[in-house]
Order: sequence, then C-alpha cells, then structure tokens
Amino acid sequence: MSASNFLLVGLSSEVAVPPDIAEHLALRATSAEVPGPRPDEALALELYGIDLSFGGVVALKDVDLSVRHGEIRAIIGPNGAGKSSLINVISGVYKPDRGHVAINGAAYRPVPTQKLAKLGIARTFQNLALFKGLSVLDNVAAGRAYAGRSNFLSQIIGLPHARREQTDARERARRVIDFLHLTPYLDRLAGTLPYGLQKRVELARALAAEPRILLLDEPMAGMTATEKNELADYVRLARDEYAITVVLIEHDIGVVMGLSDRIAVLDYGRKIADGTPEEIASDQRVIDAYLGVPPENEDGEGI
Ligand SMILES: Nc1ncnc2c1ncn2[C@@H]1O[C@H](COP(=O)(O)OP(=O)(O)OP(=O)(O)O)[C@@H](O)[C@H]1O
Repeated sequence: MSASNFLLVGLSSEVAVPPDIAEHLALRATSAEVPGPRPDEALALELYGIDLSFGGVVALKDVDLSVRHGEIRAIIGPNGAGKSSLINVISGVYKPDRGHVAINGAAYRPVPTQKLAKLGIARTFQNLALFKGLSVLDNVAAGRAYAGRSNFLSQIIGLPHARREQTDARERARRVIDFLHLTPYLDRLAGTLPYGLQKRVELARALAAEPRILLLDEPMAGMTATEKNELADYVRLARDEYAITVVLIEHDIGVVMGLSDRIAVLDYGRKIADGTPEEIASDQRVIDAYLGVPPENEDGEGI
C-alpha cells in the first residue's frame, strides 16, 4: 500500500473529510517526530510544537496555536516576532522544521498555494496581490476560480462544466461584492481604486473562494484609522454571514483588541501570551515586549 493510500484509509476511518481534502491530509499519528496529543476535531485549526528557522535565524520556536470554529483569532507581536512565518506555515508556504498543523482534526501537509482553496483555506497578502489591470469583478471572480474543479486547459477550451463554473464564479463574486458594498466599483480597474478599497477587494476575492478558514496577513497595514475600523467591521460581518473562521496577523493592537475573540502574542519567535483581549492587555510580558524590554538570558537575567 502506498503512503498516500495508507493515509486515506486512516483518514476515512477517523473523520469525515471530503475527498479533495483527504487527498492532502495525513494523519498526525504518522509522524513520530513530535508525539503530541491527537488533533481535536472541535478545532478549526491546530498548530503544535512548530519550529522554523532560516539558516541560523530562528523564526518560530515551539509554537502552539488553537483556533476554534467561527473564531476571530489574532496573532500579534513586534517586528520580526514571527507572525508572517506562522501564517506562511499555516498556508503551506513554509514547511516547519518540526511540529504539526491540523485542520478540522486531521493533520495537514503543506500544499502549493493554488491548492489551498480546495482545502477550504483562503488568504490575503501583506502587500496587495490584486490584478491591478483587471476589473474588481474579474479580480473577485478569480478568487472563486481557484476553488473550482475545472483546470486551466478546460477553461481555455471552454468545456461546458468549465463555462458553468465561470458563470457561477461571477455570480458568487457579484454577491460578495454586494455584501462588501463594492458594487459601485464593479467595473473599475482594481489598480485605480484608493488603497483602502483595494484591501476590501482583496477581502472580497478571498471570500469568493468560500473558505472555511480565512487567513488575513496584515489586512489593515497602511490604512487610515477610519479605513481600519471599516475593514474590521467587514471582517466581523463576513465571519457572521459566511460562518467562517478568521486568523489574522496585525500590527495595530487597538484594532485587534476590538476585533478578536482571542489573541496570541509572539516575541522573538516564541508565543509569550495567549488569551482574550482583556487578558492580553493586562499581561506584563506583552507590555514588556511592546515597550522593548530585552528578553531574559538563560540565567533569567536581562541581557
Ligand atoms: N525568508 C526568510 N529568510 C530569512 N529570514 C527570514 C525569512 N522570513 C523571515 N525571516 C526572519 O525570521 C524572523 C521572523 O520574521 P517574520 O517576518 O515572520 O516576523 P513578523 O513578526 O512577521 O515581522 P514583521 O511584523 O516585521 O512583518 C525575522 O528574524 C526575519 O528576519
């Protein structure tokens, strides 16, 4: 039996996972590297014992993270704390040196970004990644196209199921555009819109993929305070309307405090705190990290 057969057999007896997803999942129990607890099916996302380094630079050290279904979960931390690295591990861009990621209670093997949608994951990027020369509608429909089943060739040839998918993608895109109050800009080239609206189009494109988990990489970077609050409202509305789980990394603690159900704080690649906004706001390690108090050395003394 091939390794993938073994994994699929194992999965089918453990949890009900759609075939597309099962194809990319591996039972956590198959890894002897970090014998952690069994994945918890009640969690949308679970990271356990994640290590990641680049040459001699430690980006993440022994990071655990649990995300409940329907939760808005923020990851914050000072510059270089490891936030982007962590979101890139979740989205399969980086393969961790050690540790596990589980989605809906089944372990997950990194997949190419274009296959993420099939796993029910969509993401936005720190630097805008819109097709600036395409209309808002085309950009948002492109997000849906990733989640479709037809391949690029059948779309070019115009096979019936591919054509149907394209029509569906545009209908879905229009609904999401309407939901995010972007209809007046439907035919505008994305690159001509003000920055705050482009970020909203990016959110629309991610939602068009009908994700179960939405990863937002610094969604409010470069925005004015008004734009940030507006986008935060849309993220909350989207979570409620589409019943999705949201994981975001963000620099602006104020916005995060108002938006998130729970917050994990990274500093120098380690998780130093995890809890509700109220718990995080009063955590001395978090206050120290943001005020720039140096980490302790191995003897427990400041360095
Ligand atoms: N591709 C890479 N190559 C080398 N080092 C990297 C790479 N990506 C991240 N790092 C290093 O890993 C550490 C964590 O970086 P990361 O970008 O994850 O932090 P961050 O919290 O997202 O920072 P910022 O808020 O500034 O974006 C840093 O020391 C960074 O220099």
